[in-house]
Order: sequence, then structure tokens, then C-alpha cells
Amino acid sequence: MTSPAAPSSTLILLRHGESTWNDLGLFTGWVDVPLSEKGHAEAIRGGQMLKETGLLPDVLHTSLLRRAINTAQLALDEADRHWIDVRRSWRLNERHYGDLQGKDKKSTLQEYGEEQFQLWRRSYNTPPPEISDTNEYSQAGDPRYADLGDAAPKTECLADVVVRLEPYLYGPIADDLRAGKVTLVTAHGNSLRAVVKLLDGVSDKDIAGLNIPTGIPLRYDLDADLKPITPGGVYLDPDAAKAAINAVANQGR
Ligand SMILES: O=C(O)[C@@H](CO)OP(=O)(O)O
Repeated sequence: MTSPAAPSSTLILLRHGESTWNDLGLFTGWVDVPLSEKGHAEAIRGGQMLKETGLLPDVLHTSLLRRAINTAQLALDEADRHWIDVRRSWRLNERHYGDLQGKDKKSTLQEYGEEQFQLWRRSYNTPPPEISDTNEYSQAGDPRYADLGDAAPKTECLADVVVRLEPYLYGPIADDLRAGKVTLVTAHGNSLRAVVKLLDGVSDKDIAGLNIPTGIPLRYDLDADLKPITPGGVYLDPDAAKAAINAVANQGR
């Protein structure tokens, strides 16, 4: 019998705590909403879990959105790791939700029906309609995306997120992992689904059923080829994760 491979590096994935728009049940995407009070507490609790388990990050990667940035700051402060190096990238941003940004999930489900709602929310290849530059929830003209020019998305499906995220996961994040750094990635429900898809090799079909809870660190020990030792990783609080995953899956109902 061969024994399991010894981990070569550790990656921690942390979805931001609940945002004000998660609380209101609105499609969010690239709209830069803050954490709710509950989300604030979840971020601190996430940091406590890191501290309690002795899982102390050496480096942080975040998206460019404040719900991820502030979650990381709160969690790291709680774990006394507020001082570690940080890199940020638009490639870790939430999936751009196109014209659905700012719309109520429940009313969208009622208006378009279950099949279309699920296609937009969880299918791999179907993006929502594009957002227009004049929509109040468009990111046109936002200085943080100026360098992207015409490449800035106006909608995305999960497949698009996988394409824009892959070079960052196997570039800057992999560089830190290969340097032996415990690497924390604080990002979003759908950008982290893309990370999990890439790491675990989840099929285009099966990824539809995978949801990530807010504020609960997910630990991946990886081998030298960055393959997970335990497929799917391990949540630091598995019971809380289970309940929260169901709640995400049932949004809009
Ligand atoms: O609105 C969003 O941007 C995402 C994450 O909150 O929602 P969903 O889980 O419906 O993809």
C-alpha cells in the first residue's frame, strides 16, 4: 500500500463574509458593495479559525473588491497576520453578472422561471445579457479597470472566469505556493468555484452543483504538481460549511 503524498504546499481559500447585497438577495458581480454586519463577524470568525488551527498565512491574494479586501483584513488582523505581503488582481474578482447586476434574485426567478434562472446562475457556458455602459451598476470608467480597456468584461459565464483566472492561479499564486508560503486567497463565490474546478478537475457539468459558503476557510494541501492531497479540500468548520452551502444553493427561493 502506498501512503498518501506528503503535502508540499498549503492554499487557503476564503470567500468574503456576507455582503449587504447577499443579505438583500441581489445579483452582485463586480458591484463593489460592503460587508454586512453579519459578514464582518464572519470574517473575524474566519480569522479565529485560522488562529485556532495554527494555519497562519504568509501571503495574501485578493480581488479588487472591498468585500474580499476587507474580509481578508479583518481575518488576518484576528490571526495577528495583518502584516503579510498582499497582491491584488481583477482576475480574482467575482464573475461579472452582466445585466443582472443589481437585480433581485427572487423576482428574477419569478420573471424568467427556474430553468433560465439556473442557467444564468450556475450553468458553465451561458452568460447573462451584457450590461450597458449607462447602467448604474456598470463598471465602465472605473479607474481600477482602466488598464483592461476593451477587454473589461460586460458579462461572464463561469467558463470565462476560468479562462481569466487560470493564468493568475498558475502564475502568481503558484509562485508563492512553490516558494513554500502558506497562501491565502480571499475572493468570491464564483471566482472560488473556478479555482476549485481547476484544482480538483471538476467537470463542466458537476461544477453546477458546487457552492462556496461565506467566511469559512477551505484548506487545500497540495502536492508538488499543485494537485490536492484531499480532493475538495477541507473546511475548517465542516458543519457550519454544510449548512451555509445549502443556503447559497437555495438563494432566490
Ligand atoms: O451575486 C453574486 O455575485 C453571486 C455571489 O454572491 O451570486 P450567485 O451565488 O447567485 O452566483
